[in-house]
Amino acid sequence: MSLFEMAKIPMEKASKLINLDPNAEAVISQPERTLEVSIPVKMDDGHVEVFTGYRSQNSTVLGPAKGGVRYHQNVSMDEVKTLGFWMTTKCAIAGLPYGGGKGGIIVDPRKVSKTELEKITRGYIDKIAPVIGEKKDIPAPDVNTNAQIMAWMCDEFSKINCQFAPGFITGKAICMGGSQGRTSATGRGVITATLELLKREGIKPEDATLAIQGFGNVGSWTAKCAADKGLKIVALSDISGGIYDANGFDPYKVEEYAKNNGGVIKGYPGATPISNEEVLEQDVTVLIPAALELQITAKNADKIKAKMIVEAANGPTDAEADVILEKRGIPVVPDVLANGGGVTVSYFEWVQNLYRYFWTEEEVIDRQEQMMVKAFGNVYDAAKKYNTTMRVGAYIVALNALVEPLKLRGII
Ligand SMILES: NC(=O)c1ccc[n+]([C@@H]2O[C@H](COP(=O)([O-])OP(=O)(O)OC[C@H]3O[C@@H](n4cnc5c(N)ncnc54)[C@H](O)[C@@H]3O)[C@@H](O)[C@H]2O)c1
Ligand SMILES: N[C@@H](CCC(=O)O)C(=O)O
Repeated sequence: MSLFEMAKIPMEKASKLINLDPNAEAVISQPERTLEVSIPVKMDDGHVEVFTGYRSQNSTVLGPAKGGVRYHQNVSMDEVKTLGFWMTTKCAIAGLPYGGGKGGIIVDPRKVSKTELEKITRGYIDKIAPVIGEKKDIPAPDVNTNAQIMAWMCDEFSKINCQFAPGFITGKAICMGGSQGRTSATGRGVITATLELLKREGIKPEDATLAIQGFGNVGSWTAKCAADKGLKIVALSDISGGIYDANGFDPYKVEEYAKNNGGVIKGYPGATPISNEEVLEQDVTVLIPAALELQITAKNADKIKAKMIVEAANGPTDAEADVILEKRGIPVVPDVLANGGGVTVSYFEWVQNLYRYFWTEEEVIDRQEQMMVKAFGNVYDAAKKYNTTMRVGAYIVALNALVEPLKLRGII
């Protein structure tokens, strides 16, 4: 089964529970537009390498397509289509005036120089320029992309259009028109969702322990926001492996260590080294996968000892594992809800760009929290009402938001 087919399973379950018009399901089941591009780049040694890039515009029913761009050696059209589908669902749940989309380039950024990375980035924007724009499709960061890459994209797109249009892309540095609180937004939202779940499960934050897989933008900010709220993090990991400390980590210190250690947390002083698998199997209150998709599968779902899971990454749990976790009564806050803080503050950035009027960090944090608490409540209540999981509850909320505009537009 492709990732895209697997991703649609909870939507199909939700669709049955609410007796969704089959025409709506048929429309939502396919991306509106997909694009594959070739990006020829003159490498530092003079030879030309042709990179493959994608953009999938899953839906523009609720507004322009919106979603990040991933740089990774395993990027594929299937993955980009799936991530775009999750963006449509995520934006609908968060109540944003956006559809969903996603992009990606097949490249391992660690294996190219900075000059080559800039050329690949500019080449990608040159190729997808006709289909993106602040009212068409708005890219943002994802795995292995950051504010520097957004700045190159912004600069290239501005040159192509002979005008500075910062609202065409989000996740920019503040000096490029970015928003206060965007870098930390996804992690902050993950912790808001975690606290909402702990509250409903009757667990005090000071009694909770956390294991977090991944220490990039999302994982490190999740850890820092957790520590700021008094939650104890006992296990962390990144691509180099895992670390454990029963007394809890100070993620600010771990981050400082990683900066001086080639960007990885391996070897953190005083911590017990553990494997990535062991991080997922820790006996903790909350497990937070914040790396890549398909980390919790039929192979390890039975070994999960966490009382609950909050998905910071997109698609970390596969369909078989989902069934196992449901049977075991382990609540899962799904990705399309838990990591919606990132795109929510991207939306704030876009609004600020369109108005050229900027908000304080407090305003951003306050508004993000209000929207996340509301979205969490909607999903939780839908799951309770239909006696289903929060993942299916999330799709019920999203489908309910999408069906009316589909009818009014005359699409169904
Ligand atoms: N950046 C955003 O705004 C944003 C928002 C919502 C969701 N997400 C999702 O969150 C996830 C992480 O994104 P990010 O922006 O933090 O990416 P990133 O590139 O900043 O970090 C990825 C992290 O995962 C680690 N990693 C990779 N493979 C691993 C493995 N097998 N085991 C443990 N760690 C591993 C890397 O070492 C790195 O620490 C992705 O699923 C992404 O789609 C990102
Ligand atoms: N890539 C992020 C952020 C998208 C955005 O800000 O548009 C996500 O998966 O949600």
